[in-house]
Amino acid sequence: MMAAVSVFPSQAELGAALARSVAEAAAQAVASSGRFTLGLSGGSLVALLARELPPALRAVPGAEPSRWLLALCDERLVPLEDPDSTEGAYRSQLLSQLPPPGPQLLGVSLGLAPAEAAKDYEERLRQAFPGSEIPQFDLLLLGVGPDGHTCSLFPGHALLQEQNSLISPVLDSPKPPARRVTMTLPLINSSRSVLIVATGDSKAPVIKGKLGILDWDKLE
Ligand SMILES: O=C1O[C@H](COP(=O)(O)O)[C@@H](O)[C@H](O)[C@H]1O
Repeated sequence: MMAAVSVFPSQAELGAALARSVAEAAAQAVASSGRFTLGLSGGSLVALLARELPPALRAVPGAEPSRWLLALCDERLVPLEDPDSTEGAYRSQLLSQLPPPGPQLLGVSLGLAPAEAAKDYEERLRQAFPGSEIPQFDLLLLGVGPDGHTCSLFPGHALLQEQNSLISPVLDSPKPPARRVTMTLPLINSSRSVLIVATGDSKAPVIKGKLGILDWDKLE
């Protein structure tokens, strides 16, 4: 697997480059397979995409959001109207800006206990990728918390060892809300590509530590 790191002088520049990469990946996937499958994280990524993606979609021919299948890399088990709901945030901030019919969004069923919600979400994800043993997303957009968590996989948590489930319940997220569901590493690692997005000073130490970067300023 190839990995590359890009550092941007500002959040605006990072956002524009990220949106352009997503739109180009979409155009390529739609041209080759007729659809684009994209996994979305929540948190600060929502506002970034809501600001930058609509103009990028207008600039890239063939990106066709109506051919997108969106899924959530993790979700907090709160009502859609709650400010912590990732699906609610994407619906109100991003999807509301896209012309109908817009992308299909596979969200987590609310009103179920976490274990049932995870099982149900995994089943619906598998159905959306018929014929694949493990769903293979074209692209996952992963955020990172200052503690190094991504999706709802927290450093040192037993879920990092999960080998069987593609989606797992979380009952003890150290970052509220505690009850969530999350993609696990087997699903994340099956994706065709992953973009890990981190902005802000609070995340610099964990990113530098994980990448083993000694001279941050020389990073291209
Ligand atoms: O709780 C979560 O946190 C991470 C990071 O969020 P950010 O606001 O620091 O960008 C996010 O990627 C994840 O989806 C979310 O549930």
